[in-house]
Amino acid sequence: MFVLVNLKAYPCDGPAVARAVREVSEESGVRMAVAPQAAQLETIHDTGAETWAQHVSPVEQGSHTGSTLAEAVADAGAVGTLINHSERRLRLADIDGALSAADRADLETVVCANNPAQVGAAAALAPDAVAVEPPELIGGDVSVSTADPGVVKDAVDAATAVDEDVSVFCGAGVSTGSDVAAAGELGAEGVLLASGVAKADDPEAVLWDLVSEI
Ligand SMILES: O=C(CO)COP(=O)(O)O
Repeated sequence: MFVLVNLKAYPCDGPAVARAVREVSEESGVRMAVAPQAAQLETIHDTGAETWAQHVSPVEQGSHTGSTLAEAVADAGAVGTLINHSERRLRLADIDGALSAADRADLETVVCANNPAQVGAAAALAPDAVAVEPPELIGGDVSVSTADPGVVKDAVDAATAVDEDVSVFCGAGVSTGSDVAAAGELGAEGVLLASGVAKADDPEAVLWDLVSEI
């Protein structure tokens, strides 16, 4: 199971969360990573935590002001990137372009999708993983693996039907160890979460709970 903590644009102490992620990951043996704001990638990488980008632009080096260049993200220490997050949607051609950019920079890729049909379409572009995140459950208190287990199962089926090598993650409302365990039972190989950690009074305690049933 892979636990990927997306800090979005929350006003949290990113380096403190990253240090806790590194410690919990090292001590539990569970793979965990942090996806901070692009401007914080190097700072987060310096904590020793596995570091991911929240987005890369579908561009090559050149005249692209305001872009998030995959090579720059990798130079800052990221080893992977989200693409097409629900809060950073891309057109199909741009998802494909962002995947090419990530490949060029040797970044692992997770393409996000709203539902199983989009998961199937995303899997056809051959990312390393797809993540199903129903937008209506994002930021809520009830985990996708509890509120809508069928969507996770259907996402696994949809991805497998297209490409068995594409892993399936799920996210939205995940905040406890039993949410993570339920996701695993449904066939997910990773979870994406944000508010459960970024808005917690004690992020480290939440991180320990997240890995408690793996
Ligand atoms: O969008 C998400 C992770 O990328 C999920 O967010 P929440 O964990 O806040 O529901």
